[in-house]
Amino acid sequence: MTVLSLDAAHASYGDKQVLGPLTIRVAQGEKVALVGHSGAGKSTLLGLLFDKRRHDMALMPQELGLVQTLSVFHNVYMGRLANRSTLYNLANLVRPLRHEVARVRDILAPLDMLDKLWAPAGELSGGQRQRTAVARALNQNAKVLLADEPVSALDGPRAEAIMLTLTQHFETTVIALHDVELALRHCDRIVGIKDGGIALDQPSHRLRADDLRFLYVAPSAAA
Ligand SMILES: Nc1ncnc2c1ncn2[C@@H]1O[C@H](COP(=O)(O)OP(=O)(O)OP(=O)(O)O)[C@@H](O)[C@H]1O
Repeated sequence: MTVLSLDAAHASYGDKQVLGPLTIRVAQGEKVALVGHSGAGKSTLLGLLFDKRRHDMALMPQELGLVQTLSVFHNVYMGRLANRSTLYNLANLVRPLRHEVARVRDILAPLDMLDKLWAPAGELSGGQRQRTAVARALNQNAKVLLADEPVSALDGPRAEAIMLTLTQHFETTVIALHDVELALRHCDRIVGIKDGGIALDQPSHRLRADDLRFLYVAPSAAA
C-alpha cells in the first residue's frame, strides 16, 4: 500500500524552480534514504511529502524546531500536543503531570538524555538538541517519519543506535542523510537526488557507496 506519493511535483523559491518534475511513491513499511549533494533538493522534497499528509506524520526538520526557552521535557511533550485538549496541555505546561513526566523519562533514558530533562533546549549542545528532537518525534503518535539529517551532530555509535531506533519505531521512514554508509546500512531503498530530480532509485542491497559517488559531483549551474 502506498502511504506517500507525489506525481510530477515541482517546487520553486521565488521564480527559481529547484525541484521537479518529480514522481515518487513510498510503500507502507519502506525505509527510504534520500541522498545527494548539498542543495540537491532533499529538504525541499521532504517538505513536499509533508505537505501531502501533515496530520499523521512525525517530522524532524534539519533546524529541529525546538522551543529554546522551554525544557527538554516540554519540547518532547509537544510531540503529543495534538492528542490532548488545550486545557490539558496548558495544565501540563505549568505543572507537568507525573505520568507525562514518566513517559518522557522512558523515551529519554535510552537516548542518554535523562539528566537534561529540565534543561532549557537553548542550553543544549547540538547533539543533545538533536536527541531532544528525536525524542519528540518518538513521542508523536505517528507511523510515518520524515527526517532531515536526524543524526548529523552525533558521534558514530550514537548515530548508529538512533538510526536503528528510528527505523524500528516508525513503520515507514523517509530520511535525508549525508552519510551514505549510514543510509545503506539502515535503509532498504536509496533515492538519489541530483539537480532537483531523482537520479537513482534502487534497493540498498544492490548498491555500494561507490555507486552513489556520481550524485556528489559538482551540481550544474542551474542547481
Ligand atoms: N528558503 C529558500 N529560498 C530560496 N532558495 C532556497 C530556499 N531553501 C532552499 N533553497 C534552494 O533550493 C535548492 C534545494 O535546497 P534544499 O535545502 O532542498 O537542498 P538539500 O539537498 O536539502 O541541501 P542540504 O543537504 O544542504 O540540506 C538549493 O539550491 C537551495 O539553495
